[in-house]
Amino acid sequence: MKYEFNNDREFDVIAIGRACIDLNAVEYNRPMEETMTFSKYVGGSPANIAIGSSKLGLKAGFIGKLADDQHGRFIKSYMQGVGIDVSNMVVDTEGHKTGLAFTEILSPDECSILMYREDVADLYLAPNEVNEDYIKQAKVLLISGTALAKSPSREATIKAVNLAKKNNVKVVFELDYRPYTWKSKEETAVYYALVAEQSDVVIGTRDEYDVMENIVDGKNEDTINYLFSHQADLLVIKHGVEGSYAYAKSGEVFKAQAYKTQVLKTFGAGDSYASAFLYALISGKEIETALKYGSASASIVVSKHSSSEAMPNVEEIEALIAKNEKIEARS
Ligand SMILES: Nc1ncnc2c1ncn2[C@@H]1O[C@H](COP(=O)(O)OP(=O)(O)O)[C@@H](O)[C@H]1O
Ligand SMILES: O=C(O)C[C@@H](O)[C@H](O)C(=O)COP(=O)(O)O
Repeated sequence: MKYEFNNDREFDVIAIGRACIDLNAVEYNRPMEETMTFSKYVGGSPANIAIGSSKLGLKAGFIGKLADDQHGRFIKSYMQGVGIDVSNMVVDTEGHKTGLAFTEILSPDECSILMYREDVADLYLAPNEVNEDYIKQAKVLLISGTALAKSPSREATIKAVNLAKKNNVKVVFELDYRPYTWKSKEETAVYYALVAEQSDVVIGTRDEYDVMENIVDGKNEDTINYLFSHQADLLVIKHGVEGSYAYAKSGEVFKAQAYKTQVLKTFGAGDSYASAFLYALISGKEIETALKYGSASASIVVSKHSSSEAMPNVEEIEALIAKNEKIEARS
């Protein structure tokens, strides 16, 4: 089964939200207190997804607000360098700073992120900085849940969703739940539900859907019944190393396994998964195949040091899928 897009659009995907800096521990397997060296990369979930999509050959654009400083200029030039259209990335004029994410790699499955997100420029994106003429050129508008955490970015994001719907642009909502950017789980649930109910495709982990539904131990069955009674016709629910599911409104269910790898760190999995899943879907591949692309991309990125720089190309993803299919056929 394939997913249909409006094909007469210049951009495959336009993402909205934060473009920040990741500072990833260079010395692994130790607590951050003992880590002296960090490597700098562009980060921020929607920026990572735009970078991953662009590296796979999609035409990507970005709507966001950058600090008027060295970090802001680094982010813009990196994103432009990987082929992303940065014409709608505006520069903050009020002294707000770039968000920073320091990562701790304690062991391959114990990683944490220490985020500096006080008064960050990305959350000051204002509704008047979101342009209909830009959004209407896209097949997909990619929303990141974190952009809903505070005003005015919250209203800018909701405006973007409304413009996408008006212009027949598919709204893909990546839940991207980062607790520290929100005041309470109740507040998160209100805005997540508001946008999820208007989205065509929702992507998230089982835990993130629980946040949206304000419940614990939610069931996929209940989530799909709820969202399919609104706008959505495709839902992706990820279960970490256990794999992921795609549910189509027509009733079809697809499952993908996670591909085993030498894991270096756990973060970066979700963003690489989303970019490769979207790439495959927009390229006209079957939903089942798109799940494999997502899993393969995530497996490659968790074995590498960064989230953005490590995003694979199509050949790497296809080689990994082919290698695993050969192994499966033999066993
Ligand atoms: N340790 C791992 N090894 C290989 N693939 C992984 C691993 N962890 C996650 N993945 C892949 O990345 C996908 C997304 O991971 P998940 O942890 O569910 O999302 P997120 O990073 O958004 O929390 C999974 O569905 C799986 O395919
Ligand atoms: O999203 C952020 O602000 C931090 C990311 O740049 C970081 O690389 C990360 O946490 C990615 O994790 P993922 O959500 O598992 O892809």
